[in-house]
Amino acid sequence: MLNKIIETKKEEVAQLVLPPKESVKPVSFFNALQNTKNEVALIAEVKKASPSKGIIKGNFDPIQIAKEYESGGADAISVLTDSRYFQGKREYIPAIKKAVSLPILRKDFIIDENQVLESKLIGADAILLIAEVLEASKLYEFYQFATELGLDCLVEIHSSEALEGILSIFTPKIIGVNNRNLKTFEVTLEQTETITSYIPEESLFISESGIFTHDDILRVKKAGAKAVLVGESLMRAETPAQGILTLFGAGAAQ
Ligand SMILES: O=C(O)c1ccccc1NCC(=O)[C@H](O)[C@H](O)COP(=O)(O)O
Repeated sequence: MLNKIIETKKEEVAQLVLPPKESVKPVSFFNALQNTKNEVALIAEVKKASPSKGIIKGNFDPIQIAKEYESGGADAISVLTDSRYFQGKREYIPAIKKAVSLPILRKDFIIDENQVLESKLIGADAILLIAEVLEASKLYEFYQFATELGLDCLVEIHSSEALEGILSIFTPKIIGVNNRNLKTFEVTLEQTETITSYIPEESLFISESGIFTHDDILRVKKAGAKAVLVGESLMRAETPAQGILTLFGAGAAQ
């Protein structure tokens, strides 16, 4: 599936037309996570559908969801912009950015420098760079370019080997371990527990995917995660704010 997603992405990138620059105020994604009042920082994802689950949220209003994430105590918002496999839109980013004051992570499959620039133009505060999709040297190139543009990068890894390749070149400020295997879709929090010992002390460590309960939060926190990235469980909750309450209990910072 990952190969299929990347093939589609190459076709899209070949036709990419850069949009005009949105006039929105940048907000530091890194600082928002560092300064959380939650047990661990929460990046709440706006996610309509996924290749592994199909449609997750039928009645989908991305702006309303983002506003409820903000009032429910999220520290940052992740917005899926891939249209073919996640039914996302790049237009969601400026629209959400204007409706909330939280930093926005653009979640997509970045394979080309123009997508980095596009992310800045549409008003994202951070982008995702996936080690399984990019050679370590290419990832570093995009990381540097994004940093020059004032974007934070969430460097996502799925194995200690990929992380070692990256660390031989540079130390990312933010590292995410995705608990979902992007090829088989198998999800296990053991991923976070296994890879934690390879994460440098100075990097902010995020556990991504498959987080459904307060026990899950406690489990990844115990493994060293300082933040979590959560999509499906929040999207399936009665309301997004209710979903945050379920994850954090009464301790959610509202
Ligand atoms: O979600 C998927 O099915 C998926 C499949 C292939 C590549 C990426 C995929 N998801 C992207 C993500 O990383 C998640 O949306 C994010 O971490 C939240 O995960 P979850 O809380 O499990 O919805």
